Amino acid sequence: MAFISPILITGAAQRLGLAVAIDLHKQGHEVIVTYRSEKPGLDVLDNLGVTLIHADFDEPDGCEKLCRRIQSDYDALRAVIHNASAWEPESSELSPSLIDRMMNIHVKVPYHINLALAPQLIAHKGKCDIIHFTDYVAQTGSKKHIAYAASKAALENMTLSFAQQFAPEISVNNIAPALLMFNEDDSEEYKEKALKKSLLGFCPGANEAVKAVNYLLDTHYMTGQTLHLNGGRHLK
Ligand SMILES: NC(=O)C1=CN([C@@H]2O[C@H](COP(=O)(O)OP(=O)(O)OC[C@H]3O[C@@H](n4cnc5c(N)ncnc54)[C@H](OP(=O)(O)O)[C@@H]3O)[C@@H](O)[C@H]2O)C=CC1
Ligand SMILES: Nc1nc2c(c(=O)[nH]1)N=C([C@H](O)[C@@H](O)CO)CN2
Repeated sequence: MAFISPILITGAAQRLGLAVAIDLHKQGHEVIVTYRSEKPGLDVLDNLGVTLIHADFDEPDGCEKLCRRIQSDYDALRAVIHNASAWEPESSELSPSLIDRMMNIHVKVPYHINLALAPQLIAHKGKCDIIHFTDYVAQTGSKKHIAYAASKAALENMTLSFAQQFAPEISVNNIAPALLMFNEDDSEEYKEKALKKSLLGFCPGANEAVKAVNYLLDTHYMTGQTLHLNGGRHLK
């Protein structure tokens, strides 16, 4: 079944975003993916016919250029999924730019995209969604990822504000994962320690994020809410 308006996913050249983009395409959605650096997943998306737009949100005008491109090329959008993210710990140098980079990618970029593209979402004239990928640590903090956690908490708060601002036309919700996918450089010691943090004790993979996105795109009675994908970590 072909859908009318495309779905925009930021930072979807790999991992969770890539899995979501492929699934939505397979369902018949037109999908627009932003990417920063070249990844093998881009070839997969290109072969499927997914629209690929380069966007480096660390560039001063990266977000504005993306918004202008979408505004000029698309009359309507079915959904915007804010997936792009950088998971960076505080380092011994205590780089002052870390907090700026975290707030930029996790707060300023979603903020500006939501305000700029709300007219396209409303023009869809049907069920339309904004989905923010936040994180379990938005509620708990993280002693090793202070700036990251603070920026994800701000993103969760923006969900509440945008849900109020855009209702009833646009639904705005969070997906708050804890461990869904390991990174390639994760040691066995790290993996063992990370798995023990949740009640369910395993690393489920990207499909949990795919299912959560599909639920939010499908429900007609949820906004300003958070889907927690944490294996019971909050009860450990
Ligand atoms: N994976 C997990 O277990 C968990 C994930 N989450 C959240 O889920 C979402 C997806 O996670 P995951 O797939 O692991 O994400 P990744 O760490 O793979 O990041 C997704 C993409 O974001 C892009 N990105 C980062 N910074 C910028 C920037 N300044 N401009 C443009 N693009 C940028 C990266 O591009 P590049 O490759 O060029 O750097 C990357 O491809 C994220 O929001 C994450 O915080 C939360 C908790 C757990
Ligand atoms: N942008 C990213 N954010 C996060 C990642 C990641 O790989 N990229 N990974 C995690 C961890 O899985 C963490 O949840 C394990 O406790 C968190 N955020």
